[in-house]
Amino acid sequence: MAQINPSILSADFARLAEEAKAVDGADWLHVDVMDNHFVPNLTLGVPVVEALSKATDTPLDCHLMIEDADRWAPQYVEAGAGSVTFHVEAAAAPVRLAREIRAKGARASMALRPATPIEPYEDLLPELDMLLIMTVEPGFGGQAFLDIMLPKIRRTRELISKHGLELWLQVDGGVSATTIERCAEAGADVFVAGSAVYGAEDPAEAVRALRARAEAATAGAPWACGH
Ligand SMILES: O=C(CO)[C@H](O)[C@H](O)COP(=O)(O)O
Ligand SMILES: [Fe+2]
Repeated sequence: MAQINPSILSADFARLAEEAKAVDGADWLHVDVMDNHFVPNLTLGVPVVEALSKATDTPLDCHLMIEDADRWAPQYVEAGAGSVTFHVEAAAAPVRLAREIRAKGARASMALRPATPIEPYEDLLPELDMLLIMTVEPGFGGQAFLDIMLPKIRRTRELISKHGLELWLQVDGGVSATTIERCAEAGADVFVAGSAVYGAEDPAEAVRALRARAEAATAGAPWACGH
């Protein structure tokens, strides 16, 4: 089943608890953590994640766009995140970090910037619960979807199938009603959407519509009936 994770980067930061409730029915709430070093933007950190996890029943999918991921990622598990994604470009010891995240009780996920290939990380895939392929350069919401990432999504899905893994494949950046089908056909099964959800008049309805499109695009695909 396709999962839709609204990104609160496009929500009103002064009303985060209400904005979380506005997407009731979403699978996860995607929380973009930016440190103004790994990306040229600054958003929120551990205390806000902790407050948000108490304010909503929707599990938090924390996307850490921060340097020194090895040091900080475990703190997001302690703050209540159900899934923690670190960037491989920012982790000194990704295997150790993934194991630590899992040991602390969250799903471990690793992200790749658009210019980072998947192939060097094939052997790491069993250590992960999710792989995130960025479909924009990380740092900002509302950017145009990078079509050139579709072959990487396809190749990653092939690797997941080849190894018989349960790994979820997430895409993030520019996912909308006009791009979600291409992502789904290429093999993604978890979709982050910021502006396409929070920019809609009815965010909960936008989540349902995106999910229906993704499911229609992958009906019958062997990997699409998992979760
Ligand atoms: O990680 C991100 C940016 O770095 C965001 O999750 C992403 O951009 C979501 O926003 P939109 O759907 O509007 O592109
Ligand atoms: Fe994100």
